[in-house]
Amino acid sequence: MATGFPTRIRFEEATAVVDSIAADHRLPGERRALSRVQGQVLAQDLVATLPQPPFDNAAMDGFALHHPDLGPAGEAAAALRLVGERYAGDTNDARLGAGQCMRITTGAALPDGADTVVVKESSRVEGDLVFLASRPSPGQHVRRLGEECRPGDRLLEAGQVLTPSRIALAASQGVPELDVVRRPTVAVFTTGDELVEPGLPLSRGQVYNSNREQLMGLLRADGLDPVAWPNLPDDPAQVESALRHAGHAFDVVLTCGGVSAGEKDHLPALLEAQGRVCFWRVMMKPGMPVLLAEGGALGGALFLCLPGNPVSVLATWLTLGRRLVDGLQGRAEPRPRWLARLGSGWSKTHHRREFLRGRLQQGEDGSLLALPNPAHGSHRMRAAADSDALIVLAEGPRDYATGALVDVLPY
Ligand SMILES: Nc1nc2c(c(=O)[nH]1)N[C@H]1C(S)=C(S)[C@@H](COP(=O)(O)OP(=O)(O)OC[C@H]3O[C@@H](n4cnc5c(N)ncnc54)[C@H](O)[C@@H]3O)O[C@H]1N2
Ligand code: MOO
Repeated sequence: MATGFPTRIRFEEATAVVDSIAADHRLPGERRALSRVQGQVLAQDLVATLPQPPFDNAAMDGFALHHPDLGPAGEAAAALRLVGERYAGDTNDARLGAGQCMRITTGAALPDGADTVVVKESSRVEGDLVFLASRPSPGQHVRRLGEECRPGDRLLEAGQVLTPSRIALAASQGVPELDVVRRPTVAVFTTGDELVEPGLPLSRGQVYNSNREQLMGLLRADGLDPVAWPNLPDDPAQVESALRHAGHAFDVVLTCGGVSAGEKDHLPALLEAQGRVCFWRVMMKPGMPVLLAEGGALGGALFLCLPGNPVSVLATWLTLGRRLVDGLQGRAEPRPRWLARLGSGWSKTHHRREFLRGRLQQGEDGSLLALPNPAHGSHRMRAAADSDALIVLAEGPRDYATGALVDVLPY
């Protein structure tokens, strides 16, 4: 069948299309308080305005001294006279004279004239004299002004994901808010006349709706705040109406089910007629019927239609869906790549890229092992629940030996 869009494309081609569509629909930036930015993508570089540390300060509790006062190396150091104290936060204008030292605590600014700190535990105080157990090296236990950064240094770059450490770095510059890319709003639909919500009685031919909770959980785990719509019956008019509403109100509309070749699979025809299909069917297993479209007459949203089989939902979200929302937010850092050795052999007989379910374990030598679950059908939710990673097997038939190196995607 001739189509006006790419179909049965290789997985790599699908990721390239996802990246370019996401770049075309990049979300705008917004200013948010530091307490609200964790996991978001930074929209603008963070440039230092303060040196860090902002002043020379003590790294340990003890005594601040002027190293040359200890006399030449090799000679026993004279006792130093204790002339006061400097605690963290003090702003007195204390100054050391020759042969003097000052009690100091971690984080306190060094008094003028001091350049070295000795720890309390290796000093002895008798009256107003301090005796050192050993000779310190010059500059010891001092955190120098500007050793971490200077004004003008680029501390964070647009496209980086805000981890707690990066947020702390911004806070250390006195910045109360950051420019981050707005997270996409996402509407989640399940479709199918056979679906019943958990808690209701089940008749013959029906199954419980398990995909909604799976998808909602996957999205929340990625920091999104998705909105679930009631299940859609296999009725083209109702599907169109609901998707049109969502397509005008959300950035991304995610559906699952109704995207394959059956008489009740209405989504491909709807999106072809009303939107612009970017691809339909990717050579991946599970998940082949996945479809990506721009909404067109259905609204400004991007429509990612996942196949209905529960394991297909898992695989297509983790590989293509997550990539789409990363791209919409301009995430520049790739997700980490994990490699593992297969804990048992696997005979792959088809041409699609495979995402097997498996469990990660530590091998005897400490390396990562991935044990494929033999129940590989895309309806086998129990196998997915027993697993904690997708095991990626490249295109083409191949017999994988135990110990073969494979990519894994933990979930
Ligand atoms: N002639 C063809 N048949 C099928 C093809 C094909 O290319 N040609 N593709 C197969 C593949 S691969 C998959 S995957 C499925 C996907 O089909 P749909 O996306 O249209 O999904 P449905 O038919 O609606 O459902 C498939 C399966 O999953 C169950 N399901 C759906 N939604 C839920 C839910 N929310 N919770 C639990 N289970 C759900 C549904 O009952 C079906 O059993 O098509 C193959 N067929
Ligand atoms: O590609 Mo389907 O998701 O295998 O069952």
